[in-house]
Amino acid sequence: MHWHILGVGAIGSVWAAQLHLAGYQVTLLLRNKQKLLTYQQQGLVYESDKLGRHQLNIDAELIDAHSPIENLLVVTKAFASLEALNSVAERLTPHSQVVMLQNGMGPQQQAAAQYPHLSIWAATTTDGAYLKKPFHVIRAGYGETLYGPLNQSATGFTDTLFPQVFPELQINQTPDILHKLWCKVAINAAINPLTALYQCKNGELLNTVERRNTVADLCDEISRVANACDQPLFEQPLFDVVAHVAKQTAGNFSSMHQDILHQRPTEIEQITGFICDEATRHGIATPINEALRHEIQALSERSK
Ligand SMILES: NC(=O)C1=CN([C@@H]2O[C@H](COP(=O)(O)OP(=O)(O)OC[C@H]3O[C@@H](n4cnc5c(N)ncnc54)[C@H](OP(=O)(O)O)[C@@H]3O)[C@@H](O)[C@H]2O)C=CC1
Ligand SMILES: CC(C)(CO)C(=O)C(=O)O
Repeated sequence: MHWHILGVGAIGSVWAAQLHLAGYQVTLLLRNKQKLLTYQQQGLVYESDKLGRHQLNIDAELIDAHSPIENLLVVTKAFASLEALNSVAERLTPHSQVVMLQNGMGPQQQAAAQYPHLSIWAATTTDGAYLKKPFHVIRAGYGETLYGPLNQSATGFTDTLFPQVFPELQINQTPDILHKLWCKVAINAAINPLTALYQCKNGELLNTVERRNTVADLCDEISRVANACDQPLFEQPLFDVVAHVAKQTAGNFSSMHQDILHQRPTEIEQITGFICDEATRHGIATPINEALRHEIQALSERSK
């Protein structure tokens, strides 16, 4: 099985390394000659406390190479994923499998609708990784990745996408990936914008009564939207799940907090923006989400 990786950042590098180590043929898709040159000079360094340090020479090419793509993993930030997919669309064949792996919601569904003749899958992960520098990735967290079909073409695919065994990736197929994406976006909508705004670690999100009340009200809004969309979230209240995740990741700075800090674009539109747009569609008021959407947008603008 040959996988092309589009988005060779933190998570994309982990997947490239793990697929390569599991014996798959892997090709990295890089978007300009400078990046390709940098990669060719150093290769991919993958560090993990479980498997040690690997110096890997995985094939790489520019996105506008001409060979057909059999299996594509799109693992950019959510705001870039549809454009990234479009940039290689001509290389996909009617038999290609495309997996969209990112946080947030929207682009995955747009991809499934835009390419009904292709098998479009979505994936969500609780793994953690960061880049020490370009093409040098540190695996920081060991979670689970769930993937499942998003459109009819993928539903008809009966084999598993990942037949090999991975020592360090826990990958499972789910029949209802949409619901898993909803659950993840709900948690991210409750934690990410507030930690970015308070400039705090996840573990500090609930450490005052005022913050706890805000998170509780925010969770109420998100849950009401999910229910209106026929996606009731968890068996326990969203607030309890969020409190659990915040405790489990207490020492982390959320990805949105880090994006603001490092003056990078955030996924606010695909997380909180998605919740707000669904709320509008169902006539539900979400004043806290709306306020957070605008505050994070303003923070992003200010940090440019
Ligand atoms: N990192 C983590 O621990 C976790 C991340 N996630 C989610 O996974 C997704 C990916 O995150 P992460 O790996 O951290 O992100 P990164 O920013 O580290 O990587 C994204 C990569 O995508 C590349 N890219 C962007 N646009 C294009 C394009 N048009 N064509 C080709 N490549 C492109 C970027 O390349 P360039 O360098 O050229 O800009 C960059 O290397 C996000 O949705 C994130 O929220 C989920 C759980 C944990
Ligand atoms: C679960 C959480 C909040 C962990 O930091 C996350 O997914 C993120 O930071 O984007």
